[in-house]
Amino acid sequence: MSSLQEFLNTRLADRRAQQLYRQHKILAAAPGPLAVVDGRELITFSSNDYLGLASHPEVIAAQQRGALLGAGATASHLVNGHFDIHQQLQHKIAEVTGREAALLFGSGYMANVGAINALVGRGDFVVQDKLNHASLIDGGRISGAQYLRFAHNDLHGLERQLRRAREKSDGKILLAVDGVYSMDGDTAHLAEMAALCDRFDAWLMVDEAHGFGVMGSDAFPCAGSAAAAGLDQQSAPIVMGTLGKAAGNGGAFIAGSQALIDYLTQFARTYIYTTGMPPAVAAGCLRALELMQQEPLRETLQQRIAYFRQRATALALPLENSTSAIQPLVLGCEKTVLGVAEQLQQAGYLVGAIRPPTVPAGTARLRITLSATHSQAQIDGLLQALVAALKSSEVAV
Ligand SMILES: Cc1ncc(COP(=O)(O)O)c(C=O)c1O
Repeated sequence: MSSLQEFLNTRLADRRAQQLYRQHKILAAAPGPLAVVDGRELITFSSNDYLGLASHPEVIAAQQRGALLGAGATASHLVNGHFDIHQQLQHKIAEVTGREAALLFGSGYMANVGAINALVGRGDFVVQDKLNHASLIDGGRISGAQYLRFAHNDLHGLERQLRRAREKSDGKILLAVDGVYSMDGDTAHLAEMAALCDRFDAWLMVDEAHGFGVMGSDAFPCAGSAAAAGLDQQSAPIVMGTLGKAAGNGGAFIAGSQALIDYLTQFARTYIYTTGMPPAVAAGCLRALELMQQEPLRETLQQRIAYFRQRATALALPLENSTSAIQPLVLGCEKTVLGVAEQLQQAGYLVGAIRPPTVPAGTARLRITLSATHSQAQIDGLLQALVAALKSSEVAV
């Protein structure tokens, strides 16, 4: 039997050898779209601050005023940590998402794990897309429900799994999917999925981490991908959204019927047994959501996405089928991805180098994310640097 130290050293050495070792990039500040790393200002294309709200002066001012309520919540929401500002934020989220009510969580990870575990357990089924975010996967695994997966966005595969689950049980079936896939940027086929849920009497849960604030319907333009697909509370009854991405802050929520929110308040362990969201964060988020509802932020983001895709296509870069703010370039080899990201950093651009196990083996990629704060000139600069880095790494474009 190896000692703890031997075990740790072996696993860490393996990670390094496979080019999969993860390291922090230490930021001194990030006034979007910049990030200060090692005393150098870089233009970041790796943040999820899609609307630039993380450094919006009005959000920061609201958060500073919110800190006067208390730097921390001082207890869990159900004990002594639920302030009026949390109530206001929950009402605002319900309004933005077009749902009856909403409940705040410490993070999207906690919201997904807590909601899935409160809703299904032993004897039930949870059905998931293979490319779902780790928090949905972990939530499903921990729940004890039978876990069925289908190939990414494969509606036939999903139908087979739903039929299989329904044939085995007349109990609960939860279908959980990312609305927008975090590493691919494409969207789930939500309208068809909702129809299948209807047919097999399953419940649809949509993770709006990357859809909330960015897309929606005419009536609810910031609500996310489910609204964009025409789904209302009846057809997409469980919506999870994060406040750490387009809202530029931290925390998350589940939105849905009043009964769902009442139920999760009673049964979601990751809501009950943890300290409440700091009131200052709630105050910052509230202002961010008010700003999010106003144009031209979303419109500018859509223009930047379209511009990036048009320019990248002209340069014959291998784009994926994504119209969201996430624009990956799948290069395959971990070492190449690391090398290109490093060259981009030297040229002044920060881009995520995403490798397994975050993405499937053989699909290492650069994850380029766009923001309303990017200028067209910054996008041009990135693409120029990218073409040069790919050429010097002998990647054919
Ligand atoms: C699709 C998806 N779901 C959930 C999460 C977790 O959200 P949070 O960062 O708030 O924990 C993330 C990102 O981190 C994500 O990309």
